[in-house]
Amino acid sequence: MASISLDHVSVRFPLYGARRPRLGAALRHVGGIISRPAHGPAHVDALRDVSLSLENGDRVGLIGHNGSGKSTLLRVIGGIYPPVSGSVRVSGRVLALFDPLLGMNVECTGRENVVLRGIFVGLTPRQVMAQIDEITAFSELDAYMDVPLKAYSTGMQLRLAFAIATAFQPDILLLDEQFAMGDAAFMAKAERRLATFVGRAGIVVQASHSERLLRETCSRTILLDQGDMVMFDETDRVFARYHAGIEGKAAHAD
Ligand SMILES: Nc1ncnc2c1ncn2[C@@H]1O[C@H](COP(=O)(O)OP(=O)(O)OP(=O)(O)O)[C@@H](O)[C@H]1O
Repeated sequence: MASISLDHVSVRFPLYGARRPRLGAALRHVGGIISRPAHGPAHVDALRDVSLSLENGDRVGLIGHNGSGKSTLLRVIGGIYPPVSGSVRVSGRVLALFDPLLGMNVECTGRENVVLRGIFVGLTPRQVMAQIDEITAFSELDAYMDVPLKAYSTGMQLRLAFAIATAFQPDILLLDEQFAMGDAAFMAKAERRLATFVGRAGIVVQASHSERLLRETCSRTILLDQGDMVMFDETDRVFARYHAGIEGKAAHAD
């Protein structure tokens, strides 16, 4: 059974070398709130005191202005960013489809990268070896599997990364809309595989600026604003609030 539980989670990034802002007031809803303590570096609060609980069957969208914390929330759930306070509990095999080339080495061949990246996404060497033919076939890179990755085009690298990352059906699927997957033909094939995953995964959390996509796939949506979870409710209601403008930030999580 898949489950995700965040209890009063905050994420803060130091901003070394940041200068005094000149447009602070004008940019009110873009980006997290920047603090400049008298001692120590400036920092941005990317997530502030977020609590939520997701269970099997949940299909949850994330919306908010640029820099509101959507990618940060996905990365906290995916175990990439540790919170500065609060706790994160995730149960189930997670597939995080962002930073596709993370963990791959351009000096190594495609085949070697299957092993490297496979272990990076949590597979055992035995699982990787059992899947290598399927990964090769899905990526359609047979002739290039023994060539170093630095000789691949970006799209070829993305094909391999996607084929490895999606070699196993996840319990929890985390999607960031910036994930690119190669040329049009491969994109169509990748989207079909993703659609199967979305249908079968226990929990799906998807960040997007596309209202159409979130209305189609997510029954509930989280509205983030400057690191605050402003609202977590049915997708229709959240978009109504988003379009009406974000006034007052009393979060009412489920
Ligand atoms: N590695 C980092 N170092 C410093 N600040 C960061 C880092 N990553 C994100 N931030 C800051 O955290 C805040 C939230 O960023 P995040 O990427 O989560 O926003 P987002 O909602 O996904 O934005 P977008 O819609 O533009 O993709 C922003 O103010 C951003 O500047």
